[in-house]
Amino acid sequence: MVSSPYNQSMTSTQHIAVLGTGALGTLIAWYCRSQELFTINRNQQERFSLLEYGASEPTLFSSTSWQGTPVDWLIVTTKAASTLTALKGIESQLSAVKNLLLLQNGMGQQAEVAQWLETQHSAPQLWVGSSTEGAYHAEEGHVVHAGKGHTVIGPWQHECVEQADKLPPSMTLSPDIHKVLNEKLAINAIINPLTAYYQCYNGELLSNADYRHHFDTLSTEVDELFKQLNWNTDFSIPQRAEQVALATAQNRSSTYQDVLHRRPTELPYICGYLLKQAAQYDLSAPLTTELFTSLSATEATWSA
Ligand SMILES: NC(=O)C1=CN([C@@H]2O[C@H](COP(=O)(O)OP(=O)(O)OC[C@H]3O[C@@H](n4cnc5c(N)ncnc54)[C@H](OP(=O)(O)O)[C@@H]3O)[C@@H](O)[C@H]2O)C=CC1
Ligand SMILES: CC(C)(CO)C(=O)C(=O)O
Repeated sequence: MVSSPYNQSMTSTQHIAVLGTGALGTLIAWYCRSQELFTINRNQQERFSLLEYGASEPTLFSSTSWQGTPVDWLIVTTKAASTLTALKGIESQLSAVKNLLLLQNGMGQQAEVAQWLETQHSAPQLWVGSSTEGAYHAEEGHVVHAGKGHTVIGPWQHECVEQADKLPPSMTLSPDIHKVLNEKLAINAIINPLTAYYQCYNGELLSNADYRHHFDTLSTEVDELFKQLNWNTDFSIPQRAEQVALATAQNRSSTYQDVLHRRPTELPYICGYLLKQAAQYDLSAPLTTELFTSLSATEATWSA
């Protein structure tokens, strides 16, 4: 039974800290700006600038660098691979956190954090979430809220409760967050490696005949893997992947953007995670393996 976030009055101000104020973190901080807002970042940034969805001028807002005062929510918006390192950086202050929310793409980091929290004396309640919001850093320095989406969250381990009045602003409670994360993983496991491999926009996966062939093969492979793993989705994976590629046709996927900027991708937490799950049950996913191996080799040359 989840207790803490629902016991407060609806009018009370929440104390919220955001760890990792990149594109998504800045957007989440902006949503939380009317609460008691704290941020944690490596350069002590306390002033932020966000171009609201549809606006022509960026909005400025500020936060206070978190020093360990009690917070209702600590929201982690680093990339998946940085999660544990970032949390270990504030380990001595974790006892001041009531609810810890991991809001990232990818899978695997949540279980790593859950395991690590077991070693802590006073661990917060772990929450996980998934967002369809779109935000990016503009060259001018501000963050652009480029696509309006939804952010759903749920407790990692405990049963969900109906009443959800004290979640952070802009977030809603999912009755089955694990399913939501799996569903997001399925789509990311198709669009992200292929767009990074072909260095193409999402929509080109459908419009280019060669890419389309691989798109169909990978969609079928991921769909079959999910069925073999008994991971249910509320939709047909190939159909939804096509819908998402169409709806985001003009976008570069986050993985393709990482490749363009030679930043570590989140593929270990997408394809890598899927392959680890498959290996546990002796299942194969040849195209996923091929793409992951090839893209990991490319990544390795950047740091060489
Ligand atoms: N951007 C979007 O529209 C969406 C993103 N997501 C997911 O959200 C997550 C974040 O993405 P995004 O915001 O785009 O990524 P960014 O790279 O813009 O932001 C990540 C931030 O984490 C910070 N960080 C990394 N390590 C640490 C650390 N040890 N301590 C403190 N801060 C740290 C980085 O700081 P520094 O600059 O110092 O390295 C950076 O500001 C990803 O999992 C992404 O897939 C999900 C939906 C939408
Ligand atoms: C859904 C998709 C593929 C949209 O680009 C995405 O989540 C990403 O780029 O990481």
